[in-house]
Amino acid sequence: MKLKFYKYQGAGNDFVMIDDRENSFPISTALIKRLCDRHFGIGADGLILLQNDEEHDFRMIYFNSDGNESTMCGNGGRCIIRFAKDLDAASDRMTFNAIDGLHHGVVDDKIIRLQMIDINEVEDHDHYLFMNTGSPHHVEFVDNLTSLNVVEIGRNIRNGAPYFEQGSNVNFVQVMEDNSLLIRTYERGVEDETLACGTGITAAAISAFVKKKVDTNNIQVKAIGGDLSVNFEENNHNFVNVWLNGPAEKVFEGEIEI
Ligand SMILES: N[C@H](CCC[C@H](N)C(=O)O)C(=O)O
Repeated sequence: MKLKFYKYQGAGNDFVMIDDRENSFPISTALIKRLCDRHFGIGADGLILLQNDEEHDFRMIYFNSDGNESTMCGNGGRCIIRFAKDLDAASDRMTFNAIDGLHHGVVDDKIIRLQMIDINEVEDHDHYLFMNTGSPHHVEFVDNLTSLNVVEIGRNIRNGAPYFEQGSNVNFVQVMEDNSLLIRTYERGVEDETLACGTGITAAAISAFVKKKVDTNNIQVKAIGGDLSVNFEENNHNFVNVWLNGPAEKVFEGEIEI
């Protein structure tokens, strides 16, 4: 059976995108893992289904490259906004359902803007913060980001206390003089460092604001794969109107035997 697929990337976080409005994609962990495999398949950090939705423009279903369905993907959310527009399945402004609820999306020329969920619980521990921005995120501030062994240290944190099997994504963040952030992320379900992680970038921006390391609510964040920005409104550590903004584009499309 031939499967039509599209390949998109948002700041280097890359995804196999499937137009599944017919609801015919044969979901299986083994198939999704193979399609995401960078040697035996198409290669991606995850796979995303665009499905019909009764009330909104579409529904997003996200799977990590380990083949398992997972929680919200911020860069994947920005890629599906671009994908929906390219498919003429939505206009420049759209709403869609995802595992963490309703999202607004905006195509603003080359910049794709995704509204994230509200964040009302930020755990501020001694040497890290933890919050859920649609996916769980552990955030640490460091001053040696480029030389850090993100995979080894990130993997240990992801698997250790208090996360264990369910795990968490692990973000290392450095604050720059110009109030911008540098970030590197070990991603749960990819079980490796990715070139950008949208929900992680959101968590990093909010963490920097909570720790008063920046004095703005419109924060530039530089990931290895590209530059994004996060803006939000805050009152009493409740963060609303949270937007993740950055590039997202199609790389290629094709067919693959499954
Ligand atoms: N790996 C994450 C989901 C994807 C997050 C990332 N790709 C993003 O852009 O937010 C998890 O299982 O929690």
